[in-house]
Amino acid sequence: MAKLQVAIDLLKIEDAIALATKVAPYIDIIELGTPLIKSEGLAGIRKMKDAFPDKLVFADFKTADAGELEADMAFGAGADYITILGATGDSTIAGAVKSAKAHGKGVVVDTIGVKDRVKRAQEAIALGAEFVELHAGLDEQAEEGYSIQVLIDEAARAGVSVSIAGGVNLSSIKAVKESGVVVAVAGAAIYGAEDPAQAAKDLKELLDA
Ligand SMILES: O=C([C@H](O)CO)[C@H](O)[C@H](O)COP(=O)(O)O
Repeated sequence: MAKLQVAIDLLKIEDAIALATKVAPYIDIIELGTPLIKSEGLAGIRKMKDAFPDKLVFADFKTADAGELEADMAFGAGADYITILGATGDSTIAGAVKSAKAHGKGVVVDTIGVKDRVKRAQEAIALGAEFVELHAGLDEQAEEGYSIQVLIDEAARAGVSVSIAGGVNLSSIKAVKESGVVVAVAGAAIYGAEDPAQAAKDLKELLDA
């Protein structure tokens, strides 16, 4: 069964923990988004893990270099997952995988900026990533003509463990699930909802249906 990940793109850890408290019953993975990590640093990761020791905590570092060092930092602060950019070199992914193995944690490769996402996903899994995030970031989503369907189609033919991030919501999550993802990532559809707990509950029900 696919997991549900909430991507928290807020800037204060207190707000992020308050949101996570509301949605925790319906969520498997709590993501500290890149802006939140830049705002709150490693201490923010530690606070989130301390608040939710039974949840998987996902640190969206989007690391482009020094893979082993940055993975050591994230895992040392309590993260269960770190993201490494797929657009970077294999050695950065391999370094982070080395750290993940030492800590018993996982590397997720993020395909932002990658031209051939399916090919890079297959390469990243061969390098030891736990899964690959087929991802259209907030800026790409804002571009004219963007549709999550491209990620859904890629997930269906990837043949390796992938998640989808980039506009997962109540309208798209059924197709996201049917594409075979291991994780569906929802950010604005939850933190931007009038009732985040209800939104997370509805998404979880559709994912589990
Ligand atoms: O990873 C993200 C982005 O790069 C900013 O950190 C988002 O959290 C991710 O795209 C999911 O968010 P939504 O598209 O709002 O669901």
